[in-house]
Amino acid sequence: MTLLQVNEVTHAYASSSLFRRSKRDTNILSGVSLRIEEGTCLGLLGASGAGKSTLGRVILGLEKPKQGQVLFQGHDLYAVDSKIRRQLRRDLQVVFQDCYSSVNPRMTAEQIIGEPLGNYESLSPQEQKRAVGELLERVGLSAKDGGKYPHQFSGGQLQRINIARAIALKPKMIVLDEAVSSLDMVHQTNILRLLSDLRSAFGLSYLFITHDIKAAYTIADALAVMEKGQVAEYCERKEQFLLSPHPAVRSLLGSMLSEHPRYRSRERLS
Ligand SMILES: Nc1ncnc2c1ncn2[C@@H]1O[C@H](COP(=O)(O)OP(=O)(O)OP(=O)(O)O)[C@@H](O)[C@H]1O
Repeated sequence: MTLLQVNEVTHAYASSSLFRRSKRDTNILSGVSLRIEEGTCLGLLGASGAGKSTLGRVILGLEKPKQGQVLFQGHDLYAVDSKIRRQLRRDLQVVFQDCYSSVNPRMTAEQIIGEPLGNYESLSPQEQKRAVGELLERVGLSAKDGGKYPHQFSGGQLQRINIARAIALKPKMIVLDEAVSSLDMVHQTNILRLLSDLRSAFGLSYLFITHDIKAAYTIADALAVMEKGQVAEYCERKEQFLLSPHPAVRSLLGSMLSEHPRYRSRERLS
């Protein structure tokens, strides 16, 4: 079943000048359409500035598009009333690249992970503490880590806390915006494995935004490439991607091969 459907979305940022917005505001997204099925992961690739994060924000309900629709669980995100919107928000979570700026440095891990629970659930302090402890364990940390502050964790551990916060409300979908890009290879591999485990355990769907084709290929079922605000190529099965003649795909594959000689053969990607 389709969980998310983006229909012909076009978006431009308002001009930052003091003068009124003019017709010359260039479109950052132009007629973008895509869909994510329940329990699947779409890897969204593209060069810097292609519009990936902007599309992510539109999908999260944070950036109202100039035109087009975002349907989440069949509801138009930008047309529903505030009550349904709040319900949809709990089912649609996000993890960003910068794990440090995503958290309040003055809050403990327990407070960070407990925040969405406090906003949406009426748990007693003991119940919330137990729920947070379970979430910490679920992402490979210890319940005892709940009292620590962000600076006491490594980048990989802190990203696990961000993931624990994202899954706290048992959402349907998580937008992962370059969520592993700032981590070293070992942490990257471990977090990708954790994300795959959580996906199976909770039936989650992911929009995995990245410029890293290897990471996208590892985790995604379907792959799309954005170029200049448009979806240049979409492959429902990631294996098709390797055979795509589209120049944007060939260029991504080419840059990966030149950077990582050990991935010279197609077989090693799988
Ligand atoms: N808040 C904003 N106001 C104005 N322009 C913006 C804003 N955010 C992004 N842009 C512009 O929109 C374009 C697309 O940016 P976006 O961050 O969506 O691309 P991206 O593909 O995610 O790039 P990257 O991989 O570098 O993060 C860029 O030209 C960027 O400068």
